[in-house]
Amino acid sequence: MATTIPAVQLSVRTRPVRVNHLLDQLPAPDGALAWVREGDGLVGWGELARFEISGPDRFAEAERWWREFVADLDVRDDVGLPGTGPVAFVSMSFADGPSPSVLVVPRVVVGRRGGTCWITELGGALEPTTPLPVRRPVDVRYTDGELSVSGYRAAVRTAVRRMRAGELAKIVLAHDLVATAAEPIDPRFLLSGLAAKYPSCWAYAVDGLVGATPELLLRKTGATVTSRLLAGTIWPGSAGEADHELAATLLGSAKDQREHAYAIGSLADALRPFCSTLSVPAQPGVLRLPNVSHLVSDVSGRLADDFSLFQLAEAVHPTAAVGGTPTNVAVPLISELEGMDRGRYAGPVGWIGGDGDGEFGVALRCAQVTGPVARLFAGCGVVADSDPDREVREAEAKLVPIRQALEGADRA
Ligand SMILES: C=C(O[C@@H]1C=C(C(=O)O)C=C[C@H]1O)C(=O)O
Repeated sequence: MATTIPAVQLSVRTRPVRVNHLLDQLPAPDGALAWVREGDGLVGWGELARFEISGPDRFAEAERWWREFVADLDVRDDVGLPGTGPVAFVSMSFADGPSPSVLVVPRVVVGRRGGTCWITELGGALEPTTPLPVRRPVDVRYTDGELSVSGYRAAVRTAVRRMRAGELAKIVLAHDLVATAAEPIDPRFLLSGLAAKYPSCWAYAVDGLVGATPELLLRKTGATVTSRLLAGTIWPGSAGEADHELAATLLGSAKDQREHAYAIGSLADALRPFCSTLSVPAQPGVLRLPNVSHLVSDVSGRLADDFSLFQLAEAVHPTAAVGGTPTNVAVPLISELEGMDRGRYAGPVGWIGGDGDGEFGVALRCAQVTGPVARLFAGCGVVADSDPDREVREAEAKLVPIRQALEGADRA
């Protein structure tokens, strides 16, 4: 466990400001923090405090650290909206293993919600600095990650065999791909590209994990909890359909409906004990993105008590959208068959406020950026009748957004 908390009582001041584009506020590539969708959300920079934790108790430990941190702040909030006041950006590891989860409390947060914009300064105002220009990655080259495409195909094949033998019903397997540029990669370039092309996704950056996810694990606003779950995927050209036929083909696919049913079942079962009411759609809809379309269910509930976002996240993570069914069989099998560390890919990512409300997405369609190297991830739900070649192509389709963001495709 690593933690830094300043000893004196910290001031936190939120006041209204005028800003145009949130992502344009980030002054430097290093330490860029973001959670932005359709122009709304939060960006942050200047690290004030950080907490790193790993292992099975990471959610409870993170919760305890954050509660202690906010207990002793001197807060003046002149705006009073979700995301004003103190905020930590959060990125949790997928697995219970040694990979760290991280909470970062920035010195400055700029937010927007509807027509209202604000700035929160923590620990006093930062000295203004000249913003560094956003740099496009130069000369990006790809190499295999820890699990190559052929290794991935073999892992899917093994999983299918084990499902046919009755060991489990669904597993989500992923692989990685390494992109290396000639110079350090600027996360702001990836964020602006992703946000422009995928406005309905949550574009995020926390401690070098950068992506745009279409999937919301949990949003807690007071006693209301909501979630957007995705499972079941089709992509243009996948089965020779015309574009307008994709949605109907996906809705009519028994395999995708089964994948979705496992995932929604796992989410609803995990949330129900915390809720006085829980509304789950009887049938999924279709979420259309430029690269893929997904079966989607928007779930909402009313919390029965004052449960925290970390407590809820611990209960629902990993849903069978990124883990499998049953979870206790699928999760160990993921690490056995992938043979790689997912790090924070497919873990909860987002923000939490001083009152414990906040939003966690599922960290998908992302890259872990370290200097000039980015490790990209994509995965697919596998069931007993999955075709390994098709899952390889599906993962390829899911890598398109982050690859294009790195390459600056479609950009001047
Ligand atoms: C695992 C990923 O995506 C998940 C798997 C999906 C599927 O198998 O159909 C769909 C959306 C996500 O829940 C990924 O993008 O890496």
